[in-house]
Amino acid sequence: MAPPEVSVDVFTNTGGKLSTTLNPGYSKRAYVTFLAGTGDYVKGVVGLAKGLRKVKSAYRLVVAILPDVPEEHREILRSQGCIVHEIEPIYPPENHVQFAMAYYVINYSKLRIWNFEEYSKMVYLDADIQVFENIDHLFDMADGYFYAVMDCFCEKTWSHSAQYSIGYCQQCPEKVTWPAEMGSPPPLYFNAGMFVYEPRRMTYESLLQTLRITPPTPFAEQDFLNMFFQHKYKPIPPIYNLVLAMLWRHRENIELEKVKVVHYCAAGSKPWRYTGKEVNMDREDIKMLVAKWWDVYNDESLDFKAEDPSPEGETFLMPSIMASMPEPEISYIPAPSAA
Ligand SMILES: O=c1ccn([C@@H]2O[C@H](COP(=O)(O)OP(=O)(O)O)[C@@H](O)[C@H]2O)c(=O)[nH]1
Ligand SMILES: OC[C@H]1O[C@H](O[C@@H]2[C@@H](O)[C@H](O)[C@@H](O)[C@H](O)[C@@H]2O)[C@H](O)[C@@H](O)[C@H]1O
Ligand SMILES: [Mn+2]
Repeated sequence: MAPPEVSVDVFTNTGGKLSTTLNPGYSKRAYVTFLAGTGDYVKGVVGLAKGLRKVKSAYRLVVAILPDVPEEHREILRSQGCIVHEIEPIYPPENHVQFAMAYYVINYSKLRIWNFEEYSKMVYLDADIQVFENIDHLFDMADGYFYAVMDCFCEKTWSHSAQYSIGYCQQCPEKVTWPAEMGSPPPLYFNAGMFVYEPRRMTYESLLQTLRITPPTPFAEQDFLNMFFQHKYKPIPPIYNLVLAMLWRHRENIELEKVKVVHYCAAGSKPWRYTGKEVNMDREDIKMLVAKWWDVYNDESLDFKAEDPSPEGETFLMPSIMASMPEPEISYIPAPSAA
Protein backbone atom coordinates (compact mmCIF):
# COMPACT_ATOMS: atom_id res chain seq x y z
CA MET A 1 0.00 0.00 0.00
CA ALA A 2 1.54 3.26 -1.13
CA PRO A 3 1.87 5.89 1.59
CA PRO A 4 -0.56 8.81 1.80
CA GLU A 5 0.02 11.50 -0.78
CA VAL A 6 -1.66 14.79 -1.35
CA SER A 7 -3.59 14.54 -4.60
CA VAL A 8 -2.59 17.89 -5.99
CA ASP A 9 -4.52 18.25 -9.22
CA VAL A 10 -1.49 19.81 -10.89
CA PHE A 11 -0.27 16.22 -11.43
CA THR A 12 -3.20 15.56 -13.72
CA ASN A 13 -2.07 18.57 -15.70
CA THR A 14 -1.31 17.16 -19.15
CA GLY A 15 1.45 19.67 -19.47
CA GLY A 16 -1.01 22.29 -20.77
CA LYS A 17 1.08 25.14 -22.09
CA LEU A 18 1.88 27.61 -19.38
CA SER A 19 0.74 31.04 -20.39
CA THR A 20 3.73 32.60 -22.03
CA THR A 21 2.50 36.10 -21.34
CA LEU A 22 4.96 37.58 -18.94
CA ASN A 23 2.90 37.56 -15.79
CA PRO A 24 4.74 38.31 -12.52
CA GLY A 25 4.58 34.69 -11.26
CA TYR A 26 6.01 33.39 -14.55
CA SER A 27 9.02 35.73 -14.56
CA LYS A 28 9.75 35.16 -10.85
CA ARG A 29 10.23 31.39 -10.90
CA ALA A 30 13.50 29.49 -11.08
CA TYR A 31 15.16 26.20 -10.23
CA VAL A 32 17.92 26.44 -7.64
CA THR A 33 20.73 24.12 -6.60
CA PHE A 34 23.61 24.34 -4.14
CA LEU A 35 27.34 23.96 -4.83
CA ALA A 36 30.15 23.88 -2.25
CA GLY A 37 33.83 23.01 -2.41
CA THR A 38 36.45 22.64 -5.12
CA GLY A 39 35.53 19.04 -5.96
CA ASP A 40 33.50 17.26 -8.61
CA TYR A 41 29.94 18.19 -7.64
CA VAL A 42 30.26 20.92 -10.27
CA LYS A 43 29.74 18.07 -12.79
CA GLY A 44 26.41 17.39 -11.12
CA VAL A 45 25.36 21.00 -11.61
CA VAL A 46 26.43 20.98 -15.28
CA GLY A 47 24.45 17.76 -15.79
CA LEU A 48 21.41 19.32 -14.09
CA ALA A 49 21.63 22.50 -16.21
CA LYS A 50 21.77 20.38 -19.40
CA GLY A 51 18.98 18.10 -18.20
CA LEU A 52 16.65 21.05 -17.55
CA ARG A 53 17.50 22.36 -21.04
CA LYS A 54 16.79 18.95 -22.57
CA VAL A 55 13.28 18.87 -21.05
CA LYS A 56 12.72 22.46 -22.26
CA SER A 57 12.12 23.91 -18.82
CA ALA A 58 10.78 27.48 -18.95
CA TYR A 59 12.88 28.56 -15.96
CA ARG A 60 16.53 29.36 -15.29
CA LEU A 61 18.82 27.44 -12.93
CA VAL A 62 20.23 29.50 -10.06
CA VAL A 63 23.31 28.02 -8.37
CA ALA A 64 23.85 29.09 -4.76
CA ILE A 65 27.61 28.70 -4.30
CA LEU A 66 29.82 28.90 -1.23
CA PRO A 67 32.87 31.17 -1.38
CA ASP A 68 35.18 28.14 -1.76
CA VAL A 69 33.88 27.36 -5.28
CA PRO A 70 36.75 28.27 -7.64
CA GLU A 71 36.36 30.91 -10.37
CA GLU A 72 37.01 28.25 -13.03
CA HIS A 73 33.95 26.30 -11.82
CA ARG A 74 31.86 29.48 -11.65
CA GLU A 75 32.79 30.25 -15.27
CA ILE A 76 31.81 26.72 -16.36
CA LEU A 77 28.39 27.23 -14.74
CA ARG A 78 27.87 30.66 -16.34
CA SER A 79 28.86 29.18 -19.72
CA GLN A 80 26.05 26.64 -19.20
CA GLY A 81 23.50 29.44 -18.70
CA CYS A 82 23.36 29.19 -14.91
CA ILE A 83 22.80 32.23 -12.68
CA VAL A 84 25.67 31.99 -10.16
CA HIS A 85 24.81 33.49 -6.76
CA GLU A 86 27.46 33.44 -3.99
CA ILE A 87 26.12 32.88 -0.47
CA GLU A 88 27.78 32.93 2.93
CA PRO A 89 28.07 29.57 4.73
CA ILE A 90 25.74 28.75 7.61
CA TYR A 91 27.10 26.56 10.39
CA PRO A 92 24.95 24.85 13.00
CA PRO A 93 25.32 25.75 16.67
CA GLU A 94 28.32 24.23 18.44
CA ASN A 95 27.75 20.48 18.57
CA HIS A 96 29.23 17.05 19.00
CA VAL A 97 26.67 15.31 16.80
CA GLN A 98 27.78 12.46 14.57
CA PHE A 99 26.37 13.54 11.17
CA ALA A 100 25.30 10.62 8.95
CA MET A 101 28.00 11.91 6.57
CA ALA A 102 30.64 14.28 8.01
CA TYR A 103 30.23 16.67 5.07
CA TYR A 104 26.49 17.13 5.79
CA VAL A 105 27.48 20.00 8.07
CA ILE A 106 27.93 22.25 4.99
CA ASN A 107 24.35 21.54 3.89
CA TYR A 108 22.95 24.00 6.44
CA SER A 109 24.13 26.69 3.99
CA LYS A 110 21.20 25.62 1.74
CA LEU A 111 19.02 27.76 4.05
CA ARG A 112 20.32 30.92 2.30
CA ILE A 113 17.99 30.14 -0.64
CA TRP A 114 15.06 31.41 1.42
CA ASN A 115 16.59 34.87 1.02
CA PHE A 116 16.33 34.80 -2.78
CA GLU A 117 13.35 37.14 -2.63
CA GLU A 118 13.72 38.17 -6.27
CA TYR A 119 11.84 34.93 -6.89
CA SER A 120 8.27 34.16 -5.81
CA LYS A 121 8.59 30.36 -6.08
CA MET A 122 11.57 28.06 -6.57
CA VAL A 123 12.19 24.36 -6.99
CA TYR A 124 15.33 23.26 -5.13
CA LEU A 125 17.28 20.34 -6.60
CA ASP A 126 20.48 18.78 -5.19
CA ALA A 127 23.41 18.73 -7.61
CA ASP A 128 23.20 14.90 -7.61
CA ILE A 129 19.71 15.04 -9.12
CA GLN A 130 18.74 14.76 -12.80
CA VAL A 131 15.44 15.86 -14.35
CA PHE A 132 14.47 13.50 -17.20
CA GLU A 133 10.97 14.90 -17.83
CA ASN A 134 9.61 18.44 -17.60
CA ILE A 135 8.38 19.29 -14.09
CA ASP A 136 7.61 22.98 -14.60
CA HIS A 137 3.98 22.28 -13.58
CA LEU A 138 5.19 21.94 -9.97
CA PHE A 139 5.46 25.75 -9.86
CA ASP A 140 1.66 25.90 -10.26
CA MET A 141 0.95 24.09 -7.00
CA ALA A 142 -0.87 26.13 -4.36
CA ASP A 143 1.26 28.64 -2.42
CA GLY A 144 1.71 28.38 1.34
CA TYR A 145 3.01 24.83 1.52
CA PHE A 146 6.34 22.98 1.42
CA TYR A 147 6.25 20.19 -1.17
CA ALA A 148 8.74 17.29 -1.20
CA VAL A 149 8.91 13.51 -1.62
CA MET A 150 8.83 11.18 1.39
CA ASP A 151 12.13 9.59 2.33
CA CYS A 152 12.92 6.01 3.35
CA PHE A 153 14.38 4.94 6.72
CA CYS A 154 15.71 1.50 5.70
CA GLU A 155 19.29 2.31 4.70
CA LYS A 156 22.17 1.92 7.16
CA THR A 157 22.49 5.71 7.17
CA TRP A 158 19.41 5.56 9.46
CA SER A 159 20.92 3.05 11.91
CA HIS A 160 20.98 5.77 14.62
CA SER A 161 17.18 6.10 14.52
CA ALA A 162 14.32 4.50 16.46
CA GLN A 163 12.60 3.75 13.14
CA TYR A 164 15.55 1.71 11.90
CA SER A 165 15.93 -0.11 15.23
CA ILE A 166 12.38 -1.53 14.99
CA GLY A 167 12.35 -1.86 11.19
CA TYR A 168 9.65 0.81 10.72
CA CYS A 169 9.46 2.79 7.50
CA GLN A 170 6.85 5.37 6.46
CA GLN A 171 7.00 3.86 2.96
CA CYS A 172 5.25 0.71 4.29
CA PRO A 173 3.65 1.71 7.63
CA GLU A 174 1.57 -1.48 7.71
CA LYS A 175 4.61 -3.79 7.54
CA VAL A 176 6.01 -2.97 10.99
CA THR A 177 3.47 -0.89 12.87
CA TRP A 178 4.73 1.79 15.25
CA PRO A 179 4.41 0.35 18.80
CA ALA A 180 2.01 2.27 21.05
CA GLU A 181 4.56 2.22 23.87
CA MET A 182 6.82 4.41 21.67
CA GLY A 183 4.15 7.08 21.48
CA SER A 184 2.75 8.35 18.17
CA PRO A 185 4.57 7.42 14.94
CA PRO A 186 7.02 10.01 13.60
CA PRO A 187 5.42 12.70 11.36
CA LEU A 188 5.84 12.22 7.59
CA TYR A 189 9.50 12.92 6.75
CA PHE A 190 10.78 14.25 3.41
CA ASN A 191 14.03 13.91 1.52
CA ALA A 192 15.55 17.41 1.29
CA GLY A 193 17.26 16.80 -2.03
CA MET A 194 14.26 18.24 -3.88
CA PHE A 195 11.49 20.59 -2.70
CA VAL A 196 9.10 23.31 -3.90
CA TYR A 197 9.16 26.43 -1.72
CA GLU A 198 8.60 30.20 -1.63
CA PRO A 199 11.58 32.42 -0.75
CA ARG A 200 10.41 34.87 1.93
CA ARG A 201 12.56 37.10 4.15
CA MET A 202 10.31 36.42 7.16
CA THR A 203 10.72 32.66 6.73
CA TYR A 204 14.45 33.08 6.17
CA GLU A 205 14.96 35.02 9.40
CA SER A 206 12.80 32.57 11.33
CA LEU A 207 14.84 29.64 9.91
CA LEU A 208 18.12 31.23 11.06
CA GLN A 209 16.82 32.19 14.48
CA THR A 210 15.33 28.71 15.01
CA LEU A 211 18.57 27.07 13.86
CA ARG A 212 20.45 28.96 16.59
CA ILE A 213 18.47 27.13 19.30
CA THR A 214 18.12 23.73 17.62
CA PRO A 215 20.65 21.01 18.53
CA PRO A 216 22.00 19.51 15.27
CA THR A 217 21.04 15.91 14.38
CA PRO A 218 22.51 13.27 12.01
CA PHE A 219 20.71 14.41 8.83
CA ALA A 220 21.68 18.02 9.44
CA GLU A 221 19.55 20.52 7.48
CA GLN A 222 17.22 17.76 6.27
CA ASP A 223 16.18 16.97 9.84
CA PHE A 224 15.99 20.69 10.61
CA LEU A 225 13.78 21.47 7.59
CA ASN A 226 11.48 18.53 8.45
CA MET A 227 11.05 19.93 11.96
CA PHE A 228 10.59 23.52 10.76
CA PHE A 229 8.05 22.78 8.00
CA GLN A 230 6.30 19.90 9.78
CA HIS A 231 2.88 21.61 9.57
CA LYS A 232 3.30 22.95 6.04
CA TYR A 233 4.76 19.80 4.47
CA LYS A 234 2.76 18.18 1.67
CA PRO A 235 4.08 14.90 0.22
CA ILE A 236 4.31 14.70 -3.57
CA PRO A 237 4.67 11.44 -5.58
CA PRO A 238 8.10 9.70 -5.68
CA ILE A 239 8.26 10.28 -9.45
CA TYR A 240 9.52 13.78 -8.51
CA ASN A 241 12.52 12.57 -6.49
CA LEU A 242 13.45 8.91 -6.86
CA VAL A 243 15.65 8.25 -3.82
CA LEU A 244 17.55 5.31 -5.32
CA ALA A 245 17.30 3.10 -2.23
CA MET A 246 13.56 2.88 -2.99
CA LEU A 247 14.47 0.52 -5.86
CA TRP A 248 15.62 -2.20 -3.48
CA ARG A 249 13.72 -1.21 -0.35
CA HIS A 250 10.19 -0.38 -1.66
CA ARG A 251 10.03 -1.46 -5.30
CA GLU A 252 6.25 -1.81 -4.91
CA ASN A 253 5.98 1.98 -4.46
CA ILE A 254 7.94 2.78 -7.63
CA GLU A 255 6.90 2.74 -11.31
CA LEU A 256 10.35 3.33 -12.82
CA GLU A 257 8.99 4.13 -16.30
CA LYS A 258 7.00 7.05 -14.81
CA VAL A 259 9.90 8.57 -12.83
CA LYS A 260 10.67 12.18 -13.88
CA VAL A 261 13.44 13.04 -11.39
CA VAL A 262 16.25 10.74 -10.20
CA HIS A 263 18.24 11.47 -7.04
CA TYR A 264 21.66 9.77 -7.11
CA CYS A 265 21.98 9.76 -3.30
CA ALA A 266 22.68 6.09 -2.55
CA ALA A 267 26.28 5.35 -1.57
CA GLY A 268 28.35 4.89 -4.72
CA SER A 269 25.66 6.19 -7.09
CA LYS A 270 27.05 9.66 -7.90
CA PRO A 271 27.38 9.22 -11.69
CA TRP A 272 30.59 11.25 -11.95
CA ARG A 273 32.25 8.95 -9.35
CA TYR A 274 30.45 5.70 -10.27
CA THR A 275 32.54 2.50 -10.14
CA GLY A 276 29.76 -0.05 -9.67
CA LYS A 277 31.61 -1.60 -6.73
CA GLU A 278 29.46 -0.49 -3.77
CA VAL A 279 26.48 -2.50 -2.50
CA ASN A 280 23.55 -2.45 -5.01
CA MET A 281 25.58 -0.48 -7.55
CA ASP A 282 25.83 -3.52 -9.87
CA ARG A 283 22.05 -3.59 -10.34
CA GLU A 284 20.82 -3.28 -13.93
CA ASP A 285 18.44 -0.41 -13.04
CA ILE A 286 21.27 1.53 -11.39
CA LYS A 287 23.57 0.97 -14.37
CA MET A 288 20.76 2.17 -16.70
CA LEU A 289 20.11 5.33 -14.61
CA VAL A 290 23.82 6.18 -14.38
CA ALA A 291 24.16 5.72 -18.17
CA LYS A 292 21.12 8.00 -18.66
CA TRP A 293 22.84 10.69 -16.57
CA TRP A 294 26.02 10.43 -18.67
CA ASP A 295 24.01 10.59 -21.94
CA VAL A 296 22.78 14.05 -20.89
CA TYR A 297 26.11 15.19 -19.45
CA ASN A 298 28.02 14.19 -22.64
CA ASP A 299 25.44 15.58 -25.08
CA GLU A 300 27.13 18.64 -26.60
CA SER A 301 23.89 19.64 -28.33
CA LEU A 302 22.59 20.47 -24.84
CA ASP A 303 25.41 22.92 -24.07
CA PHE A 304 24.18 26.47 -23.55
CA LYS A 305 24.60 28.65 -26.62
CA ALA A 306 24.76 32.42 -26.21
CA GLU A 307 22.05 32.82 -28.87
CA ASP A 308 19.78 30.50 -26.85
CA PRO A 309 16.75 32.52 -25.81
CA SER A 310 16.92 32.75 -22.03
CA PRO A 311 14.02 30.47 -20.97
CA GLU A 312 12.09 33.34 -19.48
CA GLY A 313 13.24 35.99 -21.92
CA GLU A 314 15.51 38.82 -20.85
CA THR A 315 13.44 39.69 -17.83
CA PHE A 316 15.53 41.92 -15.60
CA LEU A 317 14.36 41.27 -12.07
CA MET A 318 14.89 44.26 -9.81
CA PRO A 319 16.54 42.61 -6.79
CA SER A 320 14.09 43.29 -4.00
CA ILE A 321 15.23 46.05 -1.64
CA MET A 322 14.85 43.53 1.19
CA ALA A 323 17.33 41.13 -0.38
CA SER A 324 19.95 43.87 -0.26
CA MET A 325 19.44 44.32 3.47
CA PRO A 326 22.37 43.18 5.63
CA GLU A 327 22.28 39.55 6.76
CA PRO A 328 20.79 39.14 10.26
CA GLU A 329 23.61 38.89 12.82
CA ILE A 330 24.07 35.18 13.53
CA SER A 331 27.29 33.75 14.95
CA TYR A 332 28.13 30.13 14.30
CA ILE A 333 30.98 27.84 15.24
CA PRO A 334 33.25 27.33 12.19
CA ALA A 335 33.15 23.80 10.75
CA PRO A 336 35.10 21.82 8.12
CA SER A 337 34.57 22.89 4.50
CA ALA A 338 32.84 20.78 1.82
CA ALA A 339 33.67 17.15 1.13
O1 LIG B 1 31.14 18.50 -1.53
C1 LIG B 1 29.94 18.76 -1.68
C2 LIG B 1 28.89 18.05 -1.01
C3 LIG B 1 27.56 18.41 -1.23
N1 LIG B 1 27.29 19.45 -2.09
C4 LIG B 1 25.91 19.90 -2.31
O2 LIG B 1 25.08 19.46 -1.24
C5 LIG B 1 24.06 18.59 -1.76
C6 LIG B 1 23.72 17.53 -0.74
O3 LIG B 1 24.78 16.59 -0.64
P1 LIG B 1 24.57 15.12 -1.23
O4 LIG B 1 23.68 15.19 -2.45
O5 LIG B 1 25.91 14.49 -1.41
O6 LIG B 1 23.75 14.39 -0.08
P2 LIG B 1 22.88 13.09 -0.32
O7 LIG B 1 21.64 13.52 -1.06
O8 LIG B 1 23.72 12.15 -1.14
O9 LIG B 1 22.66 12.64 1.07
C7 LIG B 1 24.69 18.05 -3.04
O10 LIG B 1 23.75 17.49 -3.91
C8 LIG B 1 25.33 19.31 -3.60
O11 LIG B 1 24.33 20.15 -4.13
C9 LIG B 1 28.32 20.14 -2.75
O12 LIG B 1 28.04 21.05 -3.53
N2 LIG B 1 29.61 19.79 -2.52
O1 LIG C 1 22.34 16.77 4.70
C1 LIG C 1 21.51 15.65 4.79
C2 LIG C 1 21.21 15.06 3.42
O2 LIG C 1 20.14 14.15 3.59
C3 LIG C 1 19.53 13.58 2.44
O3 LIG C 1 20.27 12.49 1.97
C4 LIG C 1 20.18 11.24 2.63
C5 LIG C 1 18.79 10.88 3.06
O4 LIG C 1 17.94 10.98 1.94
C6 LIG C 1 18.74 9.47 3.60
O5 LIG C 1 17.39 9.13 3.84
C7 LIG C 1 19.27 8.45 2.62
O6 LIG C 1 19.31 7.17 3.23
C8 LIG C 1 20.66 8.83 2.23
O7 LIG C 1 21.10 7.92 1.22
C9 LIG C 1 20.68 10.21 1.64
O8 LIG C 1 22.03 10.50 1.32
C10 LIG C 1 19.35 14.56 1.27
O9 LIG C 1 19.30 13.83 0.05
C11 LIG C 1 20.50 15.54 1.12
O10 LIG C 1 20.06 16.60 0.23
C12 LIG C 1 20.84 16.17 2.44
O11 LIG C 1 19.71 16.90 2.90
MN1 LIG D 1 21.70 14.52 -2.92
